[in-house]
Amino acid sequence: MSEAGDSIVQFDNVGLRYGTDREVLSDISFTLYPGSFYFLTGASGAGKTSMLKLLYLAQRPTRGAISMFGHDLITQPRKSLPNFRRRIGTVFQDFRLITHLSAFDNVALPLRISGMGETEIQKPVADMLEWVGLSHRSHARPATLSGGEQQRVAIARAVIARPEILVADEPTGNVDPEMAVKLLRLFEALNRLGTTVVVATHDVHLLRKVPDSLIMRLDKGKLSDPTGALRYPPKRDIPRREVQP
Ligand SMILES: Nc1ncnc2c1ncn2[C@@H]1O[C@H](COP(=O)(O)OP(=O)(O)OP(=O)(O)O)[C@@H](O)[C@H]1O
Repeated sequence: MSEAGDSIVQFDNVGLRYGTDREVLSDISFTLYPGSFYFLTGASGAGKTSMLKLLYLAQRPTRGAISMFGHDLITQPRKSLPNFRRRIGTVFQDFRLITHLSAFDNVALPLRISGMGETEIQKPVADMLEWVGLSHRSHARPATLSGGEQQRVAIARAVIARPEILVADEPTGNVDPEMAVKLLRLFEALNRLGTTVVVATHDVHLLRKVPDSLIMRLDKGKLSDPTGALRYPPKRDIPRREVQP
């Protein structure tokens, strides 16, 4: 996909409909550049979650083309999608923690899946739990955690393996403003290490907290680009991640 150039994700005239209903996303075209920080905003029902589902490959578009990591996704065989998904960290609105695993084991999961040994896992997971203020809840199962605590475990799990893309749906919806800023700082720290971050939120106050961020706005399934920044690669120096084969 030479037209994707330096992009990490490219949508060309993408449309999405569920079943036979009207399109919930129409004529969506944009390019995400590696190492940038994007907010996806829009009113409830505008299509933010649907757009994120396309980005984390839970949904295929009903029309248009998507390329990711330089590959055309439409022509990829279904069996190759897990390899793409492993490169994407996801924070879901409903957390989706594994109920029979402790907070520690939920956060450790991506590292275990990647084949890291048990001794190597201990410190990064403990550090991450400390960062999100949950060291004391390390052994707790999700059902015994508050909504905000579950959200922090979900975020820790999404970022622990330093994904190339982080996709987060209302990641600060269940925490107080102080913790919301702290979690944003975690995303920014990951972003500075080279991860492309996409955060969907309807909280306009959040946008101002990340000065370098680019804003995409959805309105009834149509994308607008209020700052114009999406049309051009960002100017700041973006750290390069190693590209996986
Ligand atoms: N699985 C589905 N089947 C049918 N329609 C759906 C499905 N998921 C979402 N929709 C519809 O698609 C539209 C966009 O929904 P979506 O959840 O993407 O919006 P959103 O901007 O994330 O909203 P919110 O901020 O409330 O989460 C809505 O009209 C919704 O009813």
